[in-house]
Amino acid sequence: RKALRIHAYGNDVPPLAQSAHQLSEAHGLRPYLYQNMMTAGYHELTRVQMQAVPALLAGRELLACAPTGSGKTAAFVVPMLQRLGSSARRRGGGGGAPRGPRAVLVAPTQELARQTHREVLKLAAGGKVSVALLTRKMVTAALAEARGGGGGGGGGAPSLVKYDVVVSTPLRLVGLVDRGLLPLQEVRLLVLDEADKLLELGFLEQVDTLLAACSHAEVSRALFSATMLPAIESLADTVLRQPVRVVVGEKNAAAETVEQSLVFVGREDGKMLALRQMIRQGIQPPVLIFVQSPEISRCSSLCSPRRRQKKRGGGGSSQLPPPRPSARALAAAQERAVQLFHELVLDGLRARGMDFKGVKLVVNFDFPQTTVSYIHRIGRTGRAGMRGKAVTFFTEQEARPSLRSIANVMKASGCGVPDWMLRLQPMRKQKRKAIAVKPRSRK
Ligand SMILES: Nc1ncnc2c1ncn2[C@@H]1O[C@H](COP(=O)(O)OP(=O)(O)OP(=O)(O)O)[C@@H](O)[C@H]1O
Repeated sequence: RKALRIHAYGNDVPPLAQSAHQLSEAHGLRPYLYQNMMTAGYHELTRVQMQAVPALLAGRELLACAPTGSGKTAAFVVPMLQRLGSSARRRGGGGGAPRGPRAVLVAPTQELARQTHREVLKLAAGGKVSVALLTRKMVTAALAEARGGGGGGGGGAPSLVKYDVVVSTPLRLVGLVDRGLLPLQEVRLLVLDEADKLLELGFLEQVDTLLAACSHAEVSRALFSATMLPAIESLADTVLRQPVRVVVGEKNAAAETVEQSLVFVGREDGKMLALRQMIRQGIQPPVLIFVQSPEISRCSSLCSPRRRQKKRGGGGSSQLPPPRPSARALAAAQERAVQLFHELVLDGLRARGMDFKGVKLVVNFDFPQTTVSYIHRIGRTGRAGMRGKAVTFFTEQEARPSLRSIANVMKASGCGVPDWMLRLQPMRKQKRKAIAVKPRSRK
């Protein structure tokens, strides 16, 4: 553990398993699961998996904090599938009618729930575990079914209670639980992914309902995130029974595989110039760009920098200076770069946990307002051991509240930052005003 910088706390922490093979030897991994791990390329386990999987297999409660892109999803999916085993028993094999799911995976956004569902399906292939992603359509169908008087053996909507695993956002689950349509008393594993977000005010009440509804004496709860602030950690402590706590590397740190840099852009309009400059110098798609809010107009103004460039030239391409061959070549290259540019303009919450494949560069077009949001945003690159880059633009005004703390995150992960940034006086945080969609100079 020391060599791998895996910090584990708690009583009788189970020993590490470093590979799928070792896991199989020590825990008799089900053949289909072992096979699926091999197919997925999970021969070696990631550091969080090494400790979290044995802990969850032992039925322990767990609080795990590990960097973005470090395989936390499989860290709970693998032990969950192993623990569930064959569901043949439940489907008329002598266990009686199903009485609701035996595992529930909760994520803060529907996008993330969908991604987690895909990971479960991938690792569950060939097994007999049934998995449902709770969609709006399913909820509507369950409500209609309930109105039509369909009674499941366990009292819930029959179409839902048959699943072994349910993946969902909290609100959808609670909607069904509150109406008695999805009983959770059979749940043996409840996972809160992005737990610090789920324990924040906006979600807390719903999560509380779910914790209470998973009332089986043998239920174990597992909380995963790349960030865990002390207040949230204390809250987690009040929920979990003698948990194993796992921290991989430094707590609340950026992934070491991301090369981070800050770019001062002067004023708001400097951002587009800086972005264009980056494209001109050559970028490797796909690229993710983060803005402060998901306003469509702000996104679309970012999506066609070339068009805006023409407009600034006076309206039409004829008014642009005549291109010299090198300029034309540059323009063509720039056009190609723009076409190749896979823009996904996101706000922080929707990006949390998303595993966009092969993102080489993250641009924080608008400065993140907290270090937590910074860590999650830049964590969309440098995943699964790959390397990535993150460039953060800042103006004097918007960076002031969190520049020092973000500079500290950068320093902690070995990136160079000027000393003056680390010496900035801490400021009382103020809610930043909405950023104007159009720079003032172009009204
Ligand atoms: N043992 C493994 N070996 C190789 N790749 C793995 C392994 N486990 C997971 N991965 C891959 O690592 C990538 C990141 O995994 P995952 O999305 O679970 O990260 P995460 O830790 O949940 O990140 P975040 O904190 O951003 O949510 C995925 O593409 C996944 O397929």
